[in-house]
Amino acid sequence: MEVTRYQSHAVSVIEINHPPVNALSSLVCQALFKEFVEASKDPSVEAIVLCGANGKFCAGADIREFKSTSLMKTISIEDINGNIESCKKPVVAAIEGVALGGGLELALSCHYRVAHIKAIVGLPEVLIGILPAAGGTQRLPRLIGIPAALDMIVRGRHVPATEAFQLGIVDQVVQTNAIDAAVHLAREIIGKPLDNRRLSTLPVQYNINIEDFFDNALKKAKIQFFGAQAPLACIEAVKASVELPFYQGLKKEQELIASLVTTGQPQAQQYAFFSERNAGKWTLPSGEGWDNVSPKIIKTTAVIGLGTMGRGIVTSLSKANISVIALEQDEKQLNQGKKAVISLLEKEAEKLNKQGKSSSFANGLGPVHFTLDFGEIRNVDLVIEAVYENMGLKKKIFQKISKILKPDAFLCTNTSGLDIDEIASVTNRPQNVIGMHFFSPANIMRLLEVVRGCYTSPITIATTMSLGKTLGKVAVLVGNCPLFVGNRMLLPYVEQAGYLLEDGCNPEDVDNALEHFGFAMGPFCMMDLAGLDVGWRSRMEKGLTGDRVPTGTPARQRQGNRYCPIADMLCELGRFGQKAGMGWYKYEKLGGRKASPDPWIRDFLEKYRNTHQIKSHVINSEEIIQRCLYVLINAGFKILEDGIATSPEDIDVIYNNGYGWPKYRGGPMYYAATTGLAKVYETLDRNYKANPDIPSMKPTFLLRKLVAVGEPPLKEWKTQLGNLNNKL
Ligand SMILES: C/C=C(\C)C(=O)SCCNC(=O)CCNC(=O)[C@H](O)C(C)(C)COP(=O)(O)OP(=O)(O)OC[C@H]1O[C@@H](n2cnc3c(N)ncnc32)[C@H](O)[C@@H]1OP(=O)(O)O
Repeated sequence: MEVTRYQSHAVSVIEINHPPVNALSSLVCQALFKEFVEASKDPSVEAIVLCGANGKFCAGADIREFKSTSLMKTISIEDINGNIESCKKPVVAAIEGVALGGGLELALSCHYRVAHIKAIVGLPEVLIGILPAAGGTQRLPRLIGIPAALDMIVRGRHVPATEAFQLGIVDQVVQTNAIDAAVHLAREIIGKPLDNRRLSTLPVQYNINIEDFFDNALKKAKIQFFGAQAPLACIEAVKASVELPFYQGLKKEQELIASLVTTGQPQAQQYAFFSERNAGKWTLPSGEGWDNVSPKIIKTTAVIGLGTMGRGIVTSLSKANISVIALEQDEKQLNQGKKAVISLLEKEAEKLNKQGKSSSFANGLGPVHFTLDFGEIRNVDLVIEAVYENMGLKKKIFQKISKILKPDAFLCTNTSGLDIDEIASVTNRPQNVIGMHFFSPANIMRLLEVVRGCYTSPITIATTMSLGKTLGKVAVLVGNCPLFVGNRMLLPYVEQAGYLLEDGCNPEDVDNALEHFGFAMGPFCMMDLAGLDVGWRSRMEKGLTGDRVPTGTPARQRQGNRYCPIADMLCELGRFGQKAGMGWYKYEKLGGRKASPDPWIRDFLEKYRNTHQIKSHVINSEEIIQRCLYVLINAGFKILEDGIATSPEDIDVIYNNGYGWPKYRGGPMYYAATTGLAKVYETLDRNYKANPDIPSMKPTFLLRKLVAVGEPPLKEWKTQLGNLNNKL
């Protein structure tokens, strides 16, 4: 039964029961409508309470039912809402757990709202590419005013119960059972007038210049959510709440949502939503997986190395209230690390404070302990090594700690691309060794690549995947290969960016094109931020630059393939990026963040092209995007072929959450599917034939096969590989 109804004296309690989150599917909507009508007609019923089963009110419309062209379900939610609001008997919403999207819209149509202290409310539709189109954009501004409503709707913010009370969204917050409290309130208000409780009948109150206010909001949103259409539609819809009578406002909601659907963005964002949820459902070829391997509970941890990554990881563990011992090799680095962690935790506490939440680390370090003594980590459940990328150093540490730690402790490395098996091989428990590749800043970035080596046991995978979730990360299981998934795909992308400079672009041309596409940052800005020396060191280790390059090697060639040495040349001049005040751009000061195009670079590139007799040509944005993205996508197909990622969806989750890919484009593999695989294949093939010295342009076997079999949907791509390979 999707909806059940029982009576407590004169109060009828209607409960939505549709696990896991009581989403409003068409069946739920039908049942809810029917039960509500019956209760409102039943003469023995004098008030009604609406609630959700299993401690959750309702997470909104059932997204699984959204079809690309139709959003009929949302209309029926507003039908229910209209019925509830106009009911002559008082209706109280009892909000436990979540009241999100259509769930909050349902609650807004009730005459009163009672929330449990741990409940959250919100209208997060914008995050899945749409707008609250079940009356939310019209009722919320009438309840809490325009600025607060717009902020919630445009950002899709989850609002905790205490803040919801301050804003006036809920009438009561209770520490005990919200349903009991709602029934109690319902009894008290029987027979009292309800006119001013029907939000659709209230005027939107404001004392601001509405035109200016919405113009500014639009301007800001166009910058902040560059390229995304839903935030703009949300603003238009809220504006309609001021300009139009309620029912016309509802019509506007429907028009706006219908026009959003034609952009393709909602489909991409909803694909991203479900891909994220599926990433947690890892399964090994053996059949062992998320649903049959129990993780070990991790209570105590240690982090080795307090550089940028280590500090972020310590902060992340501490935020999740997991005890952590932070270890460094000398007093100076320990103190610097400690200072940095304190500052990060203070910022986190401040953020939580603003959300009305308290933290265990508000007045200090919470569960963190700093030490130089390896002996102190003896009893921890799990260690994360976060020293710099050097195989020798990592092996030394793993050898040492595997002797110290208790036998069942897990050993994780935060390497961004080194061989997990080689690291595991020096320990006395390779089955407990795994990669936990965090992204910088580790306390903020949501992505975690969990890297399985050939020895890693299912229980180690289950434990680290579960720890990732506890830390609030989107954990994706990947296989072990140089650079894993995200960075491996990034390599040909960055390489292409270098070739584009040789062929006639300036850094800002490439960055602008890719930022216009929707990336948070173009490749040259990204390199300046990360530090050009990081890649330089790695290329030196690989013998691509520096003393180990054999004499007589042409400047623009390595092992017969094209090579762009410009980044190395900048490093030799100390142009390491932001920290040096100059890199691909110039900055206002050392460590400055404001990048401006540097005439020196233009001049340098011109001389470089002359020296190497390169004929430059005008390169437009489309060519930049295709050249950079198609090699990245091609690498994604190779990763699927090699069995390093389980699915194209996992690759997209990685790019959406760790590499600034615009979510409204779904991810690189989704983008390839929507662009048309034949187009991607043909462009790569043509470019590769013209540049046989760029192997990353050679279309992969899987891409070619998918085109040959008529471009099946993304979900079926892996089946084309059969059992070719699987490193997971
Ligand atoms: C017009 C449009 C209207 C009127 C709408 O209402 S659109 C929907 C608006 N609501 C949302 O966007 C909420 C989306 N859900 C979430 O933010 C979260 O899932 C949650 C906060 C509700 C719960 O988070 P968490 O506890 O971390 O759990 P999961 O995210 O893993 O979700 C558990 C499973 O529930 C499925 N789910 C969640 N919300 C919906 C939904 N609205 N419709 C359908 N299914 C939903 C989610 O996919 C997970 O499913 P499984 O992976 O377990 O199969």
